[in-house]
Amino acid sequence: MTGHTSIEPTGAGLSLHGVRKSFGSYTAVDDVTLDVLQGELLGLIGPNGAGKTTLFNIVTGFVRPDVGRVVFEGADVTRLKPDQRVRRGLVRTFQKSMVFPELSAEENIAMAARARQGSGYAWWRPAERAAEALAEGSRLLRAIGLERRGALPVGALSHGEQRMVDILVSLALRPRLLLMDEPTAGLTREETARVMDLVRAHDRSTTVVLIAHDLDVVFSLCERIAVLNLGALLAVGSPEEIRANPEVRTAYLGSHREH
Ligand SMILES: Nc1ncnc2c1ncn2[C@@H]1O[C@H](COP(=O)(O)OP(=O)(O)OP(=O)(O)O)[C@@H](O)[C@H]1O
Repeated sequence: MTGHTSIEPTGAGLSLHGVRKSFGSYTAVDDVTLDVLQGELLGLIGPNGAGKTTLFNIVTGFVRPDVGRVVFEGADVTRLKPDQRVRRGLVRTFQKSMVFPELSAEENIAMAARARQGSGYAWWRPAERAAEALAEGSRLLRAIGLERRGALPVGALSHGEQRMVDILVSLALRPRLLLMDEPTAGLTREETARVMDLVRAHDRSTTVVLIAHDLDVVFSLCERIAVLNLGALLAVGSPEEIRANPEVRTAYLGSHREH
């Protein structure tokens, strides 16, 4: 499997076409062409500094590529601002928590649910709107087993619980594409599996791209894996194909011994 595919018509939720980004003389992302299929869970791996986060920033619109195009569900979004992309359902989680620590988990999630309801909802029915948002919060908290912690300020929760609330907030936005940057750092294996099960169960049509340094997590959960090395796409394929790929082995052994 290679990423060299034309834009239309594919089942791609997200397509990157010849994307390149340099910082000064350093090319952080180098001519990346990749299709992420609608509804798939794709792992994005690569040694430190491979360009994973920069690629996410290009997809979300925080970084403008020097060359190339970003196509989201058939529409060229390369020139759209980050907030315009969020409105189309392109959502990312961050390495660092983005929730309001003084508010409860329920309130944080309900705020995200209300943001998603947007102005299309009838403005004269605020109580109904708020009730729906709170119900969504309770449902998500129950699904992850945090319902008894939902009323506490997020700042009072454990690190793992806070990470889970982060993910629930992003799910409440009902993403079409969810970019997850180290979402499970600091979680146990069991918590990680629970979180990723929920992400998949929430909406099977949501496309998910997952960056994780824990390769066991990526290899056990992802349907396909894309490997970046020195900004370039080294390989894309099933976990078995990636595991057997000698170039991938060399890239990891050469620059990142602990993986
Ligand atoms: N705004 C910037 N200005 C200058 N250099 C940058 C900038 N952003 C990223 N880089 C450089 O681009 C390269 C790729 O960084 P990036 O964070 O995308 O890699 P990564 O694969 O996410 O790494 P890690 O796994 O360590 O998070 C690095 O060498 C980094 O120093």
